[in-house]
Amino acid sequence: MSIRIALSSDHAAIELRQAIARHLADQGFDVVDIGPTEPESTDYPKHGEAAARLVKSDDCQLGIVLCGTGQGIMMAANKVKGIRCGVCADVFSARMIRQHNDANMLSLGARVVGEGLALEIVDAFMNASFEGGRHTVRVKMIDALES
Ligand SMILES: O=C(CO)[C@H](O)[C@H](O)COP(=O)(O)O
Repeated sequence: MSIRIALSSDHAAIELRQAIARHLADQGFDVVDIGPTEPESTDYPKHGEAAARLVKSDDCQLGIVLCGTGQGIMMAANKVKGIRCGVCADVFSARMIRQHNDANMLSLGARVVGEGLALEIVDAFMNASFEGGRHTVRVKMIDALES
């Protein structure tokens, strides 16, 4: 079964989000792009929450969210219990948030990274997997902070 991945953004990142959606679909991922598609100004918390709820509900296994910096939408996504979302502006961090932090969501800043780097970051995130071992207890400690 192919991995289902939730995508959302605010107005600042529509084009980059759509480029990422095409890139992932070309690789055979099942992309759930929940928009928005109109360029009008919109509030990133609701879009971060919507993608995070798809991941939390297991409708999607992973999520990618974007805003201007990637910071605000990441903060919103992380308020949903069970979500571990990191902002990445480099390939190494994108790999490590999967390998060490078992991140289930990635956040990108469309005003920070260009499309070429963003697609490399997405590939690093998608191709990495959690290493377990000593990292398991640490991720459980993060999750315990939610209860
Ligand atoms: O990066 C963001 C949140 O972290 C937003 O995309 C940004 O704040 C939107 O700004 P503006 O309303 O001026 O387009």
